[in-house]
Amino acid sequence: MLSLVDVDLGYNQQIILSKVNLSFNANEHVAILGPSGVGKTTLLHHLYQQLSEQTCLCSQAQGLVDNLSIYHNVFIGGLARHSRWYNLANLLLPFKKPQLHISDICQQLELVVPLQQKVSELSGGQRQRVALARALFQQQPVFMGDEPFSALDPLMGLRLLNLIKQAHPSVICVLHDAELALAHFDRIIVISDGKVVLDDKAEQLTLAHLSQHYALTDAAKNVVI
Ligand SMILES: Nc1ncnc2c1ncn2[C@@H]1O[C@H](COP(=O)(O)OP(=O)(O)OP(=O)(O)O)[C@@H](O)[C@H]1O
Repeated sequence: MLSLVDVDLGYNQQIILSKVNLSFNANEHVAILGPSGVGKTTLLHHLYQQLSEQTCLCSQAQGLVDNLSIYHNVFIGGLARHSRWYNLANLLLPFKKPQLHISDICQQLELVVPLQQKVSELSGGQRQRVALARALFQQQPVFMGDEPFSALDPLMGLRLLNLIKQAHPSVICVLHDAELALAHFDRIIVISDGKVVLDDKAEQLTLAHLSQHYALTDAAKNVVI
């Protein structure tokens, strides 16, 4: 699907990740782990730029429009599928078909709030689910998420991860939850000290392996003990 060969990633003259060599295959669920500020988002955004035509991105910033409704924020994910006139008309008077589709997605995401409600009135976890709904509405084969479940309770996060995996053959997620990554992803990439320090099948890894490369959270450490 995509190969990076000796790629330096960063901003202006500053290199954040040097000489990245990674290949991403279709139909793979990949988790990217590592300490805060190490360059996980930088890598994910680079991957998105390379694969944007087949990818929906659920970024940390989410990019929701506070003054618009849940419905319209989700519909934004499908703008490219329709003409400008269809989109404009739908903005003024939402059509039945996308309404039913978006309502169905929101129900799957356990977002039981009227679709007309403004996003500015939602909790952090509800906002995160609107961002996930917009990603699902894009109907792309590749899902990329930057901590897409961080505002949800762990059980709901797991349910929604399974939903995302069912809807997208390829999933690449930046995560802080090492246990979630080990148990529910095929492959784990760890970034530390400005480079990729681990890239292996999840089934061959444990929390102890990961903790050799970066400090895990207290909860994860307890499991190691
Ligand atoms: N737009 C930008 N311009 C310049 N530097 C940036 C920009 N975005 C991020 N950085 C810097 O790049 C480095 C890596 O940031 P990045 O967001 O990729 O890390 P991260 O591993 O995703 O962090 P976190 O886990 O805290 O989200 C940080 O030092 C950050 O300050």
